[in-house]
Amino acid sequence: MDGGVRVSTSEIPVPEPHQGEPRSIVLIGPMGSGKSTVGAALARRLARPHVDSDHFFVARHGPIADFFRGHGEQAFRAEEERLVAELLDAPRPSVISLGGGSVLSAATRERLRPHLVVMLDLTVEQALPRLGDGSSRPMLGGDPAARWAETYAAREPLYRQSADIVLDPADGTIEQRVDTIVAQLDRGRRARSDD
Ligand SMILES: Nc1ncnc2c1ncn2[C@@H]1O[C@H](COP(=O)(O)OP(=O)(O)O)[C@@H](O)[C@H]1O
Ligand SMILES: O=C(O)C1=C[C@@H](OP(=O)(O)O)[C@@H](O)[C@H](O)C1
Ligand SMILES: [Mg+2]
Repeated sequence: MDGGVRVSTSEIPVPEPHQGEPRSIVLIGPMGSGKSTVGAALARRLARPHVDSDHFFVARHGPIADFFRGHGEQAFRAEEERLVAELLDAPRPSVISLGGGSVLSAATRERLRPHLVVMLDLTVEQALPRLGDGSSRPMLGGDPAARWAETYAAREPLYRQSADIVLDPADGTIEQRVDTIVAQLDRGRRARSDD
């Protein structure tokens, strides 16, 4: 026994959003940009629940690489769209980390509208050391550098059109990324209210 008080996330009271405020903070961006790790740290900082669409997927279907092998990318995208809809439509304001390809779905992009959407940007040079051999990310199969650059080029316009806040590629720790997001949250809200 360490005598410390343990509070599960579900017991932390989550403030209701003010009227007209976006509900959840949603992180989008390319593979390796930190959506999962920065999302978890941001949620801790804001005392909000954190959900990650890929973790949700794995809990239901097992490893993503196995699912790609067995069913192909199209089936993955269909199931991803369905699970992401569950997360984005949930009433509780959370921090939600999406998989890098979620924005390929027009339905998902539409569902992002009521939320505050943050794009984490990244260069290929920054991404590569973070992705290891890419084996857990089937989109990187064969040549991770080439595949990452290819998917980034195809998706960049979708990330940018969906985002309220874009965090430029930057070196810096996970907590520094969280600092930058927190500092920009109000600016993001104001930008939306000017839409
Ligand atoms: N700002 C950062 N600085 C250093 N390493 C980072 C940073 N953000 C993420 N990472 C590391 O990069 C790897 C990929 O991060 P992850 O959160 O899984 O990215 P994504 O979910 O966008 O694919 C992880 O090992 C993570 O710890
Ligand atoms: O960009 C993609 O198409 C994918 C990104 C992955 O998530 P991360 O962006 O969190 O690595 C995961 O959803 C899957 O391997 C497909
Ligand atoms: Mg992730």
